[in-house]
Amino acid sequence: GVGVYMVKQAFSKKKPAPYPPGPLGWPLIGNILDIPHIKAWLTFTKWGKKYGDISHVEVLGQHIIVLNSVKAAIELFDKKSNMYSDRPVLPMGGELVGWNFSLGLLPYGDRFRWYRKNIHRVIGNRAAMDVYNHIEEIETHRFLKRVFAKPEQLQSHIRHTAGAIILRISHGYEVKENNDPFIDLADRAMDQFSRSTAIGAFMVDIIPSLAKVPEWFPGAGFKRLAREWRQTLEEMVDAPYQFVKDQIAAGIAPMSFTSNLLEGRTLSAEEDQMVKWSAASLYAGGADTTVSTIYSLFLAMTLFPDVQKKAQAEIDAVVGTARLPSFADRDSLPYTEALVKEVLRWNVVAPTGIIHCASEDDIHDGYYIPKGSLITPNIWFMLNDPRTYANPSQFKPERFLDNGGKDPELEPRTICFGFGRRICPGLHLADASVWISTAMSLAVFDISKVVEKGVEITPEVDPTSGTISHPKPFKCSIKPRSAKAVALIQQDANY
Ligand code: HEM
Repeated sequence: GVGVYMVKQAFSKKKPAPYPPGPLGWPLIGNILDIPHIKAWLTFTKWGKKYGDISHVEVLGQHIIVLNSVKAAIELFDKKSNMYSDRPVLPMGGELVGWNFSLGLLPYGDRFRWYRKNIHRVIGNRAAMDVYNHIEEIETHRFLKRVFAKPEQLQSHIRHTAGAIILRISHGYEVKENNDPFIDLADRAMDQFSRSTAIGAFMVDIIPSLAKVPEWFPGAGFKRLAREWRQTLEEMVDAPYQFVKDQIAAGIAPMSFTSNLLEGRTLSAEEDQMVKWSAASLYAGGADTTVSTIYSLFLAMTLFPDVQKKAQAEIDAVVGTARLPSFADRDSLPYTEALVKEVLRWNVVAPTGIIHCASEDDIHDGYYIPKGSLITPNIWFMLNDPRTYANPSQFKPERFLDNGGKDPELEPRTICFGFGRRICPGLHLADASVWISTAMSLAVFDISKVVEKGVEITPEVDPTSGTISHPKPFKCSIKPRSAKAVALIQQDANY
C-alpha cells in the first residue's frame, strides 16, 4: 500500500551528502514559488549572497543548482567537464518549439562533437577568423553608411549588419540592402528562442507532462505559441540551407561553412540534417548576441561622454583621420580594447548562460549534486561581483588597464562566453564584430543624448529579460564628427 511505497521512497531517496544550501522549499512543490519568472539573475544573486557560491533549489523533484562565482563555474564546467557538459531536454524551447537539434540544446555526445569540430575549423581561433576580417570591415563600413543616412534606426542597422556577417560565413548569402527575408526570419526566430528558453518562463519546463495538454485547454496558450514559433524556426533553418543547395546546383556557391561541408559530397540523411542544423546554429548564435553588445556600446557612449572622448582621441592619434580603422590597428589601441571589455562586462548578453545538466551523480565540496540536476551559471553576477570588479555598476574601461602598478581587473571575455566544453564557439567572431564596430563607429561619429524641446533625454539602463538580454530601446543622437568623417563614411565600401 501507500505506506510501503512511502517507506521505499524514503530509503531510495537517501542521499549520500546534503544538497548545497538554498531557500527552504515546501513539501511536494518544493521551491516552485521561489523560481523567478523574469530576470532570474537578480534572484540568483540574492541566493548567492545568502547561501554562498553554490546554491540549490528543488521544484517537484527537479534539482536546480546556481553557480555564483567564476571559481565554482571553473570547478564544475572545466575541471569536471566530463559530467557537466550535457544539456537538459527543455520541454518548451527544445521539444515543443524544436530547438533541440541546434548546438545550444544538443545533448553531450557524438553529434555535439561533430557540430563543434566543424564550427571550430571555420571560426575557432583568431587566425581562422582573419579570413573574415575583410567581410567584417566591409559590412561594418556599410553599417556606418546606414547609420549616417538614418541614425534613428540604429538598432535595425545593427541587426542587419550582424545578420549580413553571419549569413556570409554560415551560408555564403549576401543580404539585401533593405527588408532582407533571412534577416527578418532570424530576428523573429531569435526573439522566440530567447523567450521560449528563458529560465522560469514556462510551467511546462518544470512539469513536462503539461506538454500533453490539448491546445484548446484553459491555460494551454503556450501550445499555440509553440506551434507558431516552430513554424518560424523551421523556415529559418530550411530556407538558407535550400539557398546554398540551389547555388551549388547552379555552380555559383561562394565559400561558406555550409558549401564547404556540402560541395562534392553525397550525404546521408543524418549528415544532411547535421550540416543543416550546425549551419543554423551559427546563424542563430550570430544573429542576435552581438546585436545586444553593439547596441549597448551606443548606450554607454550616450551616457558616458568622457569615455567616448578618450577612445576617440586614441583612435585619432593612432589611425589619423584620413582612413577608417582596420583590424591591423587593433594592437595599437589599448583604450579601445579596454572599452570593448567594459561593454561586454557592463551589458551581460547571456546573464544566465545556457543551462547545463549533470550527467552523473556528484559530490562536490561535500554537497550532493544528483544526476539530472540543472546547473545554471549566474554570469550576470560573475561580471558584477564586487570581489572581482571594483564598483561593478560603474562604467570604467580603465579597470582593464595597468594603473600605477595595480593589476588590471579580470578579463570579462573569460566569463561572458561561458565555460568548459560548452564555451561559446562564436566568441572570436563576436569579439571581432564588436571590436570593429566600436573602432569604426567612434572614428566617425559623435554619440550623445537627444535634446527634445530643450530637455536632454537620459536613457534608462534596463536590460530585457530572457536568455539573450538587450538594452531597452533608447534614443540617442548620432552625428558625423567632421567633414572628413563624412567623406570616410561615403567612400566606396566595396574594396
Ligand atoms: C557578445 C556575443 C556573444 C556572447 C556574450 C555569447 C555567449 C554565449 C554563452 C554564455 C554561451 C553558453 C556557454 C555555456 O553553455 O557555458 C554561448 C553558447 C553558444 N554560442 Fe555564443 N555568444 C556570443 C556570440 C555568439 C556568436 C557570434 C555565435 C555564432 C557565430 C555564437 C554561437 C553560439 C553557439 C552555437 C552556442 C552553443 C554552444 C554549445 O551549446 O555547445 N555565439 N554563447
